[in-house]
Amino acid sequence: MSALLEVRDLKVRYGGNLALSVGALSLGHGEIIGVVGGNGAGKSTLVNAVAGWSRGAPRVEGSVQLGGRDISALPTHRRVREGLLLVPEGKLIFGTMTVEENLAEGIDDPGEGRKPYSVEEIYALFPRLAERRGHLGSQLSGGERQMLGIGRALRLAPRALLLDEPSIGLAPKLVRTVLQSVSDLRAHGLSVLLVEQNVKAAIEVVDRVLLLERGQVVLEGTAAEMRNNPRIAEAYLGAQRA
Ligand SMILES: Nc1ncnc2c1ncn2[C@@H]1O[C@H](COP(=O)(O)OP(=O)(O)OP(=O)(O)O)[C@@H](O)[C@H]1O
Repeated sequence: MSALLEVRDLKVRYGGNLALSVGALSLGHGEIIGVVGGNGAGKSTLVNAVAGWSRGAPRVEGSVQLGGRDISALPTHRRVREGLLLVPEGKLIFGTMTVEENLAEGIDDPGEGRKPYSVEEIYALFPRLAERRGHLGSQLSGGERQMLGIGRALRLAPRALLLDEPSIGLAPKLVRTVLQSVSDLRAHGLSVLLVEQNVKAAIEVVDRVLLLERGQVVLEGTAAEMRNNPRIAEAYLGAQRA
């Protein structure tokens, strides 16, 4: 089966410094890949470059294909129209609007059999948001904001979601709730690239894992392989068990 998202020879430089170099990355239809690694490993740089978005002005080389179409030259908003949605760290929600208002905006005519999630479907995925539908974005907890950020992306009929650290700052119980909801998206045929520092929690919900170190993929495998990999167990799972 052909991949939904294909990345080839991706290189990102900030100034003269090579921050990321990824030879090949394929995300299948309905697949969830966890991108893990320590601080500064290049995880955000990877998903930002795939989305065509950045905080600074990096130089980006390489190709990104979505559904067989080369989207490397498209600006972020055009990639969004194609169905590639980034939910960045820090989310993109409106603090002065209610949950319901934040979710109001959908996409007209996304085409190619794509269908935006309805607000009710998002409430079914995140019942917590339904309970908070009248609350302002600024009044939400970190976990609720994260759910709302994902919900807003789902309103735009994504084919692939790029999630940057959805569990950051959340209590352990909420981490599992949010990641379980991400896992549930697979049943809807959605593909997800999930950046996570919480390797132990991520490995429970993803199909495959990429370990980044200093901007390079140093280890790659199925979740089961990675769970049993001594390097992962020692550096990430053991440390988090302590
Ligand atoms: N806008 C920028 N300008 C210059 N260097 C940057 C910029 N953004 C990131 N970098 C550098 O690129 C490297 C990768 O950073 P990146 O934010 O992708 O890492 P990360 O794995 O997401 O880390 P964290 O888990 O701490 O968020 C780091 O060395 C970082 O300092």
